[in-house]
Amino acid sequence: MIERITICGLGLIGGSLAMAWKRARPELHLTAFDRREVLRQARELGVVDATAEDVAEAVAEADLVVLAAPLRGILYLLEEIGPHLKPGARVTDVCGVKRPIMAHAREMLPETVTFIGGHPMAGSERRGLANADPFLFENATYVLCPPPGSDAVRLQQEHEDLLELIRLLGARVLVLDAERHDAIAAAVSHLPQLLAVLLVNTAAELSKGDETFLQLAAGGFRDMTRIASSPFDLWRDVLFANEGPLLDTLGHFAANLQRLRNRIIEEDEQALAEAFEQARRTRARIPRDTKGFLHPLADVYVRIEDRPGALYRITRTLYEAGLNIQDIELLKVREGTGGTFRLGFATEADADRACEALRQAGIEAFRPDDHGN
Ligand SMILES: NC(=O)C1=CN([C@@H]2O[C@H](COP(=O)(O)OP(=O)(O)OC[C@H]3O[C@@H](n4cnc5c(N)ncnc54)[C@H](O)[C@@H]3O)[C@@H](O)[C@H]2O)C=CC1
Ligand SMILES: O=C(O)C(=O)Cc1ccc(O)cc1
Repeated sequence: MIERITICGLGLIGGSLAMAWKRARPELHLTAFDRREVLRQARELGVVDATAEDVAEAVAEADLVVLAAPLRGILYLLEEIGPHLKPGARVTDVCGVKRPIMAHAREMLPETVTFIGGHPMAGSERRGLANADPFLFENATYVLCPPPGSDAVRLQQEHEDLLELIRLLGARVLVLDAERHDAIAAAVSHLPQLLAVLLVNTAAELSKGDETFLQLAAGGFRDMTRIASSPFDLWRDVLFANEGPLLDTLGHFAANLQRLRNRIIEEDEQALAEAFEQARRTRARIPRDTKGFLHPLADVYVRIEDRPGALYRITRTLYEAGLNIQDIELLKVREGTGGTFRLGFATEADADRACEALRQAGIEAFRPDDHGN
């Protein structure tokens, strides 16, 4: 059973884990190891029960050690902690690339402990404990990589308490081996990060300092480039450590870009339309409104005018109908033209009742099926 957790690296991810676990299970005993300045901040914020300036002391009593530093910090910590861990302790990490970490853990840790790689597929372009958020992992996929010789079934049987801790974050566990994780991460995380940087830099180069370019950069550009503000030193480690899969993915992307360019030159409308349609369908399959183990919410879309109290009208109507909104998302808003909200409910029946109640209150509401999408 996991009662004592030590988090090494109490930044955005480590701090968010600490906050989420404290909220969900206050009796867990959390210890942090980081730079002195960060530990001082941790004590001020009251996010952990104890802080340790010495790594050996930090991990000595832990049932679970979470390594939440940047990649090279994690590699270093793996070299340091081995001799100080309790027999039977579990060690995990949160890094965006898994093969180098799994290999180093196998080499550095004693056989008396178990290393299970981890990667929460959620984060932010900001860093540090000051930006930590207990709800960061809500609805996120959390990848676990089984130790050598194990697999998804054994992981669930032998480490159910660790899986339970991850579910406490509101995340859903996905067990993958490190190779597969790194190949997928190259496509859905590392390539988008590079493209965000490239999109911003391409616009900046073409603008030659003309601010009009940025004034025209509206919703789509903003949506696609938020992560261009991410800290380079975190990404540097991950990008170079995942060089092989990343180069394959970049090669594939470059060929696609060339093909797209040719379609424009050839004015091949049919092929372009097919590319858009394929993208629309694929994107609709990205899981979002799920909690715990793949439990989809039932959606209601609501269009409402941009006026003071508009959101209050929606929430009051649902409150009066005794309906609980599980998730709420503003899909688009333009000044003066109103916006569309997506509301998530636990069951189809609740969503139908919500739709009915909102319509009766004179609010435009519909289920996704009403519009054939
Ligand atoms: N930022 C993001 O959105 C996500 C990051 N990750 C992974 O999480 C890890 C940490 O990233 P963030 O929390 O964003 O960074 P961060 O910069 O917010 O936090 C890292 C913390 O680790 C500490 N640290 C550095 N070296 C250390 C060492 N040797 N011993 C103890 N503490 C040390 C730093 O002082 C800092 O407090 C990285 O491995 C990253 O790949 C995973 C998912 C999302
Ligand atoms: O900011 C976001 O939306 C992210 O997706 C952040 C992120 C950054 C690094 C990861 O390894 C995983 C997620």
